[in-house]
Amino acid sequence: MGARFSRIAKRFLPKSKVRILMVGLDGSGKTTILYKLKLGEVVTTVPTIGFNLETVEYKGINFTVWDIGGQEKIRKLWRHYFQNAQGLIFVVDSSDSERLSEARNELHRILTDNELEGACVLVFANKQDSRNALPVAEVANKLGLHSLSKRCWLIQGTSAISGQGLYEGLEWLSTTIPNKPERSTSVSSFRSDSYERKLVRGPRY
Ligand SMILES: Nc1nc2c(ncn2[C@@H]2O[C@H](COP(=O)(O)OP(=O)(O)OP(=O)(O)O)[C@@H](O)[C@H]2O)c(=O)[nH]1
Ligand SMILES: [Mg+2]
Repeated sequence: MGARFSRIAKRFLPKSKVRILMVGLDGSGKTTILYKLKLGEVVTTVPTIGFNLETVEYKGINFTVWDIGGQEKIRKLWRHYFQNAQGLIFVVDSSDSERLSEARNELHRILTDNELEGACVLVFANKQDSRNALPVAEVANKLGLHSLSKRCWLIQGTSAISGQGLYEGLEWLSTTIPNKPERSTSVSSFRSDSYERKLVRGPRY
């Protein structure tokens, strides 16, 4: 009876909404990820000039995901989308080791913006299906994630082609963001050991 009631209630109660911003260098796979989550399919993409916006429902939460184009000349526009972002997905191409330092600079640059002060950061180490993809722990090191001591963050190995890891990322956001007490509170406590272990172990293929 109780379980049935809660199932029915879930259908009719308003869903909570979470605003997620997805950025990263051009070609890292943001748009492919967005539509894999939305449609369950791999779509053919063209470089995004501007943004794509989709709502993805997961475990009763509506994730409003803003996928912003990553080409260098339009990166300065990212900051216009920062306001009220509760979570940030930063996508990197794990198979492009030459651009990881550029990705690192962009990530650390945007994290200095006041508007993102309390936002949790989910890094998708994407293209893990590629033969030359770096292991997740190495991507984490090259991005300097361990220096983000006051930030709630997780790195997750993903493949937008197979879908591997994408829902694990949403799972983390779904449990982390609603628990966030205030934007300004230190969030280091959200980096629990289990997430660190996940980081070191990398993707499960
Ligand atoms: N092998 C592999 N290829 C991927 C993966 N994700 C994306 N791609 C490919 O990478 C290319 C770029 O993907 P997009 O999704 O357009 O990249 P983007 O980050 O949206 O790029 P911009 O819009 O320019 O910022 C496409 O050819 C995708 O098919 C992945 O997980 N594995
Ligand atoms: Mg795109």
